[in-house]
Amino acid sequence: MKQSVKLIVGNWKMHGVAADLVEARALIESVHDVRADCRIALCPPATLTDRMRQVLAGGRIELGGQDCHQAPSGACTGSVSAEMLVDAGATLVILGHSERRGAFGETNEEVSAKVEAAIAVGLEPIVCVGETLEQREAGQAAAIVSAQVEGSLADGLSERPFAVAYEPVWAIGTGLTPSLEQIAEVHAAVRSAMIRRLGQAARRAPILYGGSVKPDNAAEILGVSEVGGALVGGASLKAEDFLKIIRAA
Ligand SMILES: O=C(CO)COP(=O)(O)O
Repeated sequence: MKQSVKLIVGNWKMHGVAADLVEARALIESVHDVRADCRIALCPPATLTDRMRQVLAGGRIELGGQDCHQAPSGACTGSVSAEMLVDAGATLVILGHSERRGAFGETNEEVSAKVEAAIAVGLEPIVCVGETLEQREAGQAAAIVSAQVEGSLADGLSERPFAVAYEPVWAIGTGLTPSLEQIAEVHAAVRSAMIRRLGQAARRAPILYGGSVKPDNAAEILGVSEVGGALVGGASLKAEDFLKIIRAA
């Protein structure tokens, strides 16, 4: 089954204070005339989630978190639970981003546990995978990414909405992107791994591409087979740029 409705997600990462909500407001005002068959979400830092909920209220832009802890509550200083994200208004959550796998040593097992925690409270997980430049140069991109998919997805996903995001580590924030053929090849491998892990139910989940998606490359990337949307970092911080990417969908 072909995924027709694209999902365009903005990951603000550790950018944004209350004053930056003006960008979210600008985006809301301009998305009214964008064709309806595309989903749009913004994932601000946790401190802005509740305030962004108020800004987005009643509109078509969905709200997500950037991570959650795998435990429902407890002695976990500095962490945010899945339930807390829901409480603040989120309906989605990015999990296993390479910046967390890298800087915080998150393993596939931990990501899978976070996925379970997220779906337990009704959050839609966006599970990130991606190879390093070294792994790509060694010809291991598809194998690495497939193993991450199989290790990070959780059983419960076969009955829940979710997405996988393919983000080559070397393409994040660098202005570099894989060729369209390389994107198609890895997305096909991701789809196969999803089906191996979860069965045919995994056919309906979109596979997003992320890593230096910009207004000038979004249309061609979103046109690649099995690219069901985009996970956008830097270009989601400016309403004008993010809107251009949304229009490309
Ligand atoms: O990591 C990303 C989104 O999660 C991609 O970031 P950039 O779009 O800034 O490369």
